[in-house]
Amino acid sequence: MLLATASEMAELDRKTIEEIGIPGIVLMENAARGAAAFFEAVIPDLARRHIVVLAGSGNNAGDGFALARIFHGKGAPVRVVCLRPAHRLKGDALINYNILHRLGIPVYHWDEREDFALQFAHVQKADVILDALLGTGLQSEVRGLYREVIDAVNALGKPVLSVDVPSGLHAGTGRVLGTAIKATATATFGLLKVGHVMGEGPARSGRVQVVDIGIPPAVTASSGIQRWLLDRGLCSSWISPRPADTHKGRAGHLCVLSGSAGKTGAAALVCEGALRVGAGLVTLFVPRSLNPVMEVKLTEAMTLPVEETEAQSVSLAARETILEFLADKEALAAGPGISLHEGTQALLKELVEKSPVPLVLDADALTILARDPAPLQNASSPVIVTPHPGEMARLAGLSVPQVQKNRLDVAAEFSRRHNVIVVLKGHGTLVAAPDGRLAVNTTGTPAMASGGMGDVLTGMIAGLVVQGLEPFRAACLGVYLHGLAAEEASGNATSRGLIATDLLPVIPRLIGRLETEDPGSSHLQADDDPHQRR
Ligand SMILES: NC(=O)C1=CN([C@@H]2O[C@H](COP(=O)(O)OP(=O)(O)OC[C@H]3O[C@@H](n4cnc5c(N)ncnc54)[C@H](O)[C@@H]3O)[C@@H](O)[C@H]2O)[C@H](O)CC1
Ligand SMILES: [K+]
Repeated sequence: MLLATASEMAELDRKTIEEIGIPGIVLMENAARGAAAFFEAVIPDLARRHIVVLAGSGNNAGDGFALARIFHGKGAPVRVVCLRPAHRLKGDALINYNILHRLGIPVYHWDEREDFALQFAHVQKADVILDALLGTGLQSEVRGLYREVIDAVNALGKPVLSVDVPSGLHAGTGRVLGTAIKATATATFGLLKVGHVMGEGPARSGRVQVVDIGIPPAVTASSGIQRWLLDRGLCSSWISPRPADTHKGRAGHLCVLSGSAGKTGAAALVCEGALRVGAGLVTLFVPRSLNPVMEVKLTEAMTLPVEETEAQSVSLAARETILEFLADKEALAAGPGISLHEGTQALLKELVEKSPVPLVLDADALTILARDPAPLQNASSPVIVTPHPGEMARLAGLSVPQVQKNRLDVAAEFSRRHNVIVVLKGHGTLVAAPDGRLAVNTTGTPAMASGGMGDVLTGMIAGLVVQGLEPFRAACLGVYLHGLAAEEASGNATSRGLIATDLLPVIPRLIGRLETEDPGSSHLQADDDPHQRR
């Protein structure tokens, strides 16, 4: 499902109105009718409740006025409280406002000189509040009366239904500008907005439904928006069942550079993650003295013992062997548990520059590249990096809060600048490609906060790359399946005690289901918390 910013959505509205000729008032009516149907599904006896519509002065208020008319028509006691004087209304919002008067629907204009408590009494009397204060037109911090009203509404604890976006939530980022409505549910128009799925958006928006307001699909298709919510429909469209006559030689051969003394588990998890998504063959480069350990630990993956440092990590002296071996393989996953030994650092940097096959880099590899990112620029093959926020901060020269506040921009900017695909892990993992493509993941659980989870992900992504999946899609699908496997393995209930190896046996079943699914069938299951939707 596509994700839009406020300005992209405004541009789609403009094209539909000006170039296609569908009047704005028609879009507004479609928006209000779609929202009304969704709100009635959220609160079944809504048309029998006392409803207050809180309105501002823009088209978001216009949607709210139309909703007031619709619920009045269904017999609901409706009143409208408008925080701006009537002379500030214009266009389609004014048309809908004037209709309210002709139908005798009470409209109160909030007079700032009057007592707050007196005016708020109208809101307090309601069973349900419809929030049509601010939509995609939000421009600055919410202050003054708007702020007071929003805070007072949140304190009431009554059901709040938001029109398009919870007022105060920035549609392009999911940031709260000063304050924002905490909605029970939100009906949004045309496309889902970035703000519904990023930052504080999921917590503020409640259940989200995308309402079709009549923007022609061709207009959306020509928008050039390259940002997606990684949902089931999208992921299943990227993967299909293998032909019956497939053999392991056609399913790709992954090489893995992982592990050192004390970190052999990381190497095993990378290898097994790759095998579980269907990599045909996996070979692990292993420090010579650790080979006996890895031979016991790994059954299906092969090992290639190579030169080691005195710290039992792979050394620079192994470079010829490794580069030669890589020549006819499909990808290299490198980093987890390789150590920060000088010799290993030198090897890693050389492999990043010279690898003849795509690379998936994680953990120690990212620490090494944060100290010296030049090899990324000089890489001769596509690179995927999979940092957690701490690693992203080091790579980008920022603090962790700076990364977390700005996840989308930081990932996109690093991707573009260093020409690498970035998988920024954390709640709502992001995948950014240098050409501007960006995806936000929907799967995962807090139970994933345990050692080794990232190693499995590295293996899964690399294992998809060797099977020929384009690197951005491989990263997206790996992230999606990884989160789904964790949900499945933790039974969706427990929030602790899940370990990385628990994910492995459930992966094949999940892929099997995804492969055989009709992508069209689940595209529009869009009426829930975006982070709960698959
Ligand atoms: N025909 C269409 O274009 C459709 C639009 N729809 C709805 O319209 C809103 C977007 O409307 P817009 O008029 O651009 O903006 P808003 O109503 O969200 O608000 C603008 C209004 O608010 C003032 N303002 C901005 N920031 C603040 C602030 N921090 N504090 C107070 N006031 C602020 C600003 O000056 C304007 O006066 C969209 O969300 C949809 O709900 C429908 O989709 C139908 C098609
Ligand atoms: K709103």
